[in-house]
Amino acid sequence: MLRIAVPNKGSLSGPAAEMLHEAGYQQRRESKELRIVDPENEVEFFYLRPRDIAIYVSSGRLDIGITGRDLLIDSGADAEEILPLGFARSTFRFAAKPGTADGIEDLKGKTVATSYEGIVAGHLADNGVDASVVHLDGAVETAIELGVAEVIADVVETGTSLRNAGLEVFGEPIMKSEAIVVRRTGADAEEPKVQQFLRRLQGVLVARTYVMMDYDCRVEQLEKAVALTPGLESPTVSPLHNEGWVAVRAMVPAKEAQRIMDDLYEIGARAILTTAIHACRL
Ligand SMILES: Nc1ncnc2c1ncn2[C@@H]1O[C@H](COP(=O)(O)OP(=O)(O)OP(=O)(O)O)[C@@H](O)[C@H]1O
Ligand SMILES: O=P(O)(O)OC[C@H]1O[C@H](OP(=O)(O)OP(=O)(O)O)[C@H](O)[C@@H]1O
Ligand SMILES: [Mg+2]
Repeated sequence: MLRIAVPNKGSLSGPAAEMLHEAGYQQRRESKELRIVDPENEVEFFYLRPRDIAIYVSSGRLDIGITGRDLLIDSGADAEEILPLGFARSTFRFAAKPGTADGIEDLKGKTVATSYEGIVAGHLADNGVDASVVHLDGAVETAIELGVAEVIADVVETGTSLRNAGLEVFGEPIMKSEAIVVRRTGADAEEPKVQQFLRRLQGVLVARTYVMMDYDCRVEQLEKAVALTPGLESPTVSPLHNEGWVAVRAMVPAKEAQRIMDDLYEIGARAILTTAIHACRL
């Protein structure tokens, strides 16, 4: 039975459970449940703090886990990213009152408050900057107002929390994060159960980002049309009963579907339809 760690709380937990549900796995009914078994899929899910997930996985007690890239790096655990999941995207940045600092070199001798001490200490060391790091559990934006630090390093998504605290980001982004699947570093990449789990999640990602497009076009226009809709491998082209016409079917990125439909119409394609993909194995 595959043993999988899933975030029990916070920004990652809702979208992770939703993705697993879309991939056909049973999920807990109640937020207090700590583990559930999905016998049909031969999987056991453990609901753990997102911060702890890479540590459990690196110990080898759990096969894989869903966590944030920033949390994996911060933990320093012996685990590696095997699949990015496209949700809980954020940037990790330095911020301070305007005029405090322009770049990392200005942090020398200053105090930085953060919940991600591992990332910050590593980044300062990589850049040869000698600054103190204070660990706080959360709400780090307030640390400056209350005099605990001159600078913070935190997750920024919309920037609302920083604006509300009168702070501004400075310097280069420290890292970009999103939800990821992790496994123990060097674990067997070909393990069939792990591969099947990853294929299911990849199927959800594809179903979320692509739509199926069907249209009819004249044979003379086929090459132009196919250039607009190359599909993932190659489009399906079938003859129509009306001579000189073909039907084409290809997957296209959902975000570009409307523009592609306009372009296809321009070159004479008709009966252009898009339909949602509910699940997929590439
Ligand atoms: N707006 C956001 N705030 C916090 N974390 C975010 C946000 N958007 C994405 N994330 C990501 O979620 C993960 C943090 O999850 P975690 O559950 O530890 O903190 P949280 O969502 O802030 O919850 P809490 O602070 O309530 O425990 C990180 O990978 C982080 O990059
Ligand atoms: O750029 P924004 O969209 O404002 O999002 C970023 C904020 O969200 C998180 O805080 P959270 O609400 O999780 O509280 P916490 O600081 O106590 O973790 C994070 O620590 C930032 O403060
Ligand atoms: Mg938080």
